[in-house]
Amino acid sequence: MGGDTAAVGRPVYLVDGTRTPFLRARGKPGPFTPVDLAVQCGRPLLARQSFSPETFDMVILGCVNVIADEMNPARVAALRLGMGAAMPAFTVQINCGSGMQSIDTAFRMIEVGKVDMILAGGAEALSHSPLVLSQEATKWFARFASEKTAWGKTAALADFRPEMAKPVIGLERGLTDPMTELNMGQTAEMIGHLFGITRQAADAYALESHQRLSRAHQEGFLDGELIPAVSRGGELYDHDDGVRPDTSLEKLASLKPVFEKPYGNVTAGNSSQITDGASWVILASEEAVRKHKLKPLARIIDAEWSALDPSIMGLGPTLCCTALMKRRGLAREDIDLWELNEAFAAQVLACLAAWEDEQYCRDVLGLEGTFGPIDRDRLNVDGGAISLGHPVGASGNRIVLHLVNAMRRLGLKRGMATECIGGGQGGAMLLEVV
Ligand SMILES: CC(=O)SCCNC(=O)CCNC(=O)[C@H](O)C(C)(C)COP(=O)(O)OP(=O)(O)OC[C@H]1O[C@@H](n2cnc3c(N)ncnc32)[C@H](O)[C@@H]1OP(=O)(O)O
Repeated sequence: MGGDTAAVGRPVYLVDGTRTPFLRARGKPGPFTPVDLAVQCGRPLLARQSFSPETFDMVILGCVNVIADEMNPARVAALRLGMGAAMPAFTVQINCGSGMQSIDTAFRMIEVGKVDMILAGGAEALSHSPLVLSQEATKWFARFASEKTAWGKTAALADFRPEMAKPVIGLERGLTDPMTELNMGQTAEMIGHLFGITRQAADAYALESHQRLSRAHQEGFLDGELIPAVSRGGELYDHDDGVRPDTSLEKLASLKPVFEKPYGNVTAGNSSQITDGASWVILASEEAVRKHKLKPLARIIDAEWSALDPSIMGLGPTLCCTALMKRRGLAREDIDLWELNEAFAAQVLACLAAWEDEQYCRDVLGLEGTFGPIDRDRLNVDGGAISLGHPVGASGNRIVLHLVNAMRRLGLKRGMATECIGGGQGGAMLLEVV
């Protein structure tokens, strides 16, 4: 194996991790808020450690849609997890990169010697995305409240128009790029067209995602990683409910395009699902590993973030992975396993096609020759966000955790987790099994 994977500062280890079941958002608030998910995910993880929850130096949580009752969800989760009043905790938000950003931030803090042990996670309840009053309605309510006389209030009431009461749907706005006004699905259509990704190819990819996740469930590949969650009402949630073991190419082909009607290729079947879920990992320095007699699963080698035109945000992984690998002198063959977050089938396939496109590799990635093909047997081997769902603030954390577990199961050494990020960015993290 080539390349330089030495630690820049202190080595940082991923010691353990869990995730909740990923639950489809069904058009109404689901059973868990982001903090509920973080707590359900964190409790069994902390309980199976040999050290007390107060031992951590810090908690970092990625969360995109923070709800008003849980401001700074990292801190609320830390307190509800019994980590002590003295536990510093902060929340990070970089859209779909949030759950990986929490790991990278923790990694850097341990690497430079500031702290020894951090709980880093991601939690998202897209089903709880807020309905927000329009700017117009907000101004009207402020005016109504400030009017002091009956006459003033009546005059304000006369100016109220029913259409002002129409809420801004947080989920819809959240999945729309604010600069280009393109929905995430439209950006996937865009890069799918750029690289000639057909509807058939996208559907075949989606089918495989469901088949792989179904197999992972059946074979117990997620044991220890996937932890049941219990709602406040006492209901048990113990499986990912987005997976469709009975789907087929025929069923997928029958679905209508959602984002570019009537001729687009992106459908409900080949898009990531809108989902609630959480994931945590424990990161520790060598000193903490020794002190608490921990058994590390992997070492984080490096991470990289890149940015690009928001309308082609789905190509983000090609930029950050290539930059990271150039810095470390690594070739494609040096990476044993890949997790590339499945925002959309067309988007994953466009990244793979871009890496095989001579002009793209030369002009955009600055490579001599192409990056080359990534073997499908080495990519998203247990499915991904298309079959599992994509709780945006948690997915980046989940793919790092699952990459490590999958590498250990398959006896592989070095893996890359990467994701595209709404707003036009990409994140990548390289890890080595120890
Ligand atoms: C940076 C980034 O990561 S960008 C990505 C961020 N995330 C996103 O943008 C989310 C993208 N996804 C979406 O917006 C939504 O999932 C949509 C709009 C594509 C689809 O939403 P919905 O219509 O609510 O999807 P839903 O899952 O209910 O599917 C609709 C219907 O399609 C059919 N269907 C969906 N998937 C399948 C499948 N694999 N096989 C067969 N039928 C299917 C079903 O009939 C389903 O209805 P059912 O639940 O009654 O069976």
